[in-house]
Amino acid sequence: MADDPIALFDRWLAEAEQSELNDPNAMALATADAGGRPSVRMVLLKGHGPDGFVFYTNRGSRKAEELGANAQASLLFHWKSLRRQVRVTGAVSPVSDAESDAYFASRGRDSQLGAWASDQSRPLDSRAIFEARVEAIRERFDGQDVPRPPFWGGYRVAAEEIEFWQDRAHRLHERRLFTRAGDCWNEGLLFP
Ligand SMILES: Cc1cc2nc3c(=O)[nH]c(=O)nc-3n(C[C@H](O)[C@H](O)[C@H](O)COP(=O)(O)O)c2cc1C
Ligand SMILES: Cc1ncc(COP(=O)(O)O)c(CN)c1O
Repeated sequence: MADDPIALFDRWLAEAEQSELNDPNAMALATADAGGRPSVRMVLLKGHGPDGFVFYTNRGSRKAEELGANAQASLLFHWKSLRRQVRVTGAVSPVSDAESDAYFASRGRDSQLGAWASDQSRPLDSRAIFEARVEAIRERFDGQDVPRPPFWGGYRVAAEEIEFWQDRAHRLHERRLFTRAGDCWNEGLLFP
C-alpha cells in the first residue's frame, strides 16, 4: 500500500521550516497560455491538504490570465538546505470567496492595501505612481477594515501527481512518484 503523499509532504515541509533560511513555503508556479507558451514565478503556499495546494494572487495578473485560458499548473518546492525538491501537477480552480476573504483578513493591513493598489503584471510608468496609489487607498479605507479586493483571491492546485526528489550521493538520487487514482494514490519510482 502506498504511503500517503500528503502526509509525506507535511513531514518534508515541517523539516524545511526547521532548516530553510526563509520562506520554506515558497514554490515556483508554472502556468502556460492558450498557445502552450510557459511562464513561471514564485508564490507562497498558504494552505494544503488532500484537496490541493493553495496560493493567493491578483486575479487579473499574468498567471491568472494564463490559468483562465489553461487551468493546469505545476508547482515546485526546492529546499536547498535539505537537498530536496517536490513537484506537484494538477488542475487549478479558484478557492471560494469565503476562503479568500478569511485569508485576506489574516494579512497585515499594509499588505491588504498593497493588494488594492497593485494592478499586478500591468506596465507601471513610475514607482511614484504606485506609491501615490497606495496612499490614496490608505485614505479611502481610513478608519475601516480593508475588504478583499474583488480582483484578488486564491487558487487551488488539485494534485494529480506529486513527485518527491531526494539528493543521494553520486547523483544516484531517489525519486518517488505518486499518481492519483480516485481517492487513493499509486506509488512508483523513477530513474534519477
Ligand atoms: C518568494 C516569493 C514569494 C512570492 N509570493 C507571491 C504570492 O504568494 N502571490 C503573488 O501574487 N505574488 C508572489 N510573489 C511575486 C510573484 O513571483 C510575481 O512576481 C507576481 O505574482 C506577478 O506574477 P505574474 O506577472 O506572472 O502573474 C512572490 C515572489 C517571491 C520571490
Ligand atoms: C505580491 C504578493 N502577494 C501575495 C504574497 C503572499 O504572501 P502574503 O499573503 O503573506 O503577503 C506575496 C509574498 N511575497 C507577494 O509578494
